[in-house]
Amino acid sequence: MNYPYPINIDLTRKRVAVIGGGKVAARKVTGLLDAKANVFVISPTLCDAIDPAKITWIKKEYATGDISEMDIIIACTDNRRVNRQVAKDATHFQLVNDASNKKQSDFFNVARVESKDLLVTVSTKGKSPMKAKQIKQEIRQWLETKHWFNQEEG
Ligand SMILES: C[C@@]1(CC(=O)O)C2=NC(=C\c3[nH]c(c(CCC(=O)O)c3CC(=O)O)Cc3[nH]c(c(CC(=O)O)c3CCC(=O)O)/C=C3\N/C(=C\2)[C@@H](CCC(=O)O)[C@]3(C)CC(=O)O)/[C@H]1CCC(=O)O
Ligand SMILES: NC(=O)c1ccc[n+]([C@@H]2O[C@H](COP(=O)([O-])OP(=O)(O)OC[C@H]3O[C@@H](n4cnc5c(N)ncnc54)[C@H](O)[C@@H]3O)[C@@H](O)[C@H]2O)c1
Repeated sequence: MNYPYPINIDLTRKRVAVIGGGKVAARKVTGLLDAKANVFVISPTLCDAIDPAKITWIKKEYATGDISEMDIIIACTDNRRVNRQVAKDATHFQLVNDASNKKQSDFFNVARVESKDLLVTVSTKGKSPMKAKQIKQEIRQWLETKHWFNQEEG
C-alpha cells in the first residue's frame, strides 16, 4: 500500500464478516469485538479463542453471495484461493482485508496501544507486522514511563 489514509472507524452500527475461524480470525475478532462491531464469522470450524456467544457463526464454507450484506470483510482462511474469491466478490463500496495477500487488501489492520483517552496505532505499511508489534510494545513502555498510559485503563 503506497498511499495509506489512516482513520478511526466507528463500527458499532456496521456488519463485519470474518471468513475463516482460525488463529488469525481470532485475533481480528477480538479487536472487532473491542470496537463493538456486529461480527459474523463464516467458517466450518471455530477455534477455542472465538466465543460463539459473542458473534454470529455462519457454519459453512464460504460461497459467493455470503458477504453481500456486509460493510467490512476480512478474509483469513488458510486457503489463498478462497481469500482471493472473497476479495473478488466484494463490491466497490465494501472494504476488504485479505490477511494472506497485501495486494488484495483495501485496508490493513494496525497494532495499537490504547487506554481511556489515548489511541496510538502503528503500521509498517504492510512491510513487517512483527516489527509493528515490537514497536507497539516499546511505545507502551515509553508511555508508561511518562505516566501517559495506565495499564488498568487499557
Ligand atoms: C499489526 C497486526 C494487526 C492485526 O492483525 O490485528 C498485523 N499483523 C499482526 C501480527 C502478525 N502477522 C503475521 C505474524 C506472523 C509472523 C511470523 O511468524 O513471522 C504476526 C505475529 C503474530 O501472529 O503474533 C504474519 C503476516 N501478516 C500479514 C501477512 C500476509 C502478507 O504479508 O501479505 C503475514 C504472513 C502470512 C503468511 O505467511 O502466509 C499481513 C498483515 N498483517 C498486518 C497486521 C497488516 C500489516 C500491518 C503493518 O502495516 O505493519 C497486514 C498487511 C494485513 C492485515 O492483517 O491487516 C498484528 C500484530 C498485532 C499486535 O500484536 O499488536
Ligand atoms: N494478516 C495476518 O496478520 C496473518 C498472520 C499470520 C497468517 N496469516 C494468513 O492467514 C491464514 C490463516 O491462518 P490461521 O493461522 O488462522 O489458519 P488456521 O488453520 O488456524 O485457520 C484457518 C480457518 O479457515 C477456515 N476455512 C478453511 N477453508 C474455508 C472456507 N472455504 N470457507 C470458510 N472458512 C474456511 C478453517 O475452517 C479454519 O477455521 C494463513 O494461511 C496466512 O496466509 C495472516
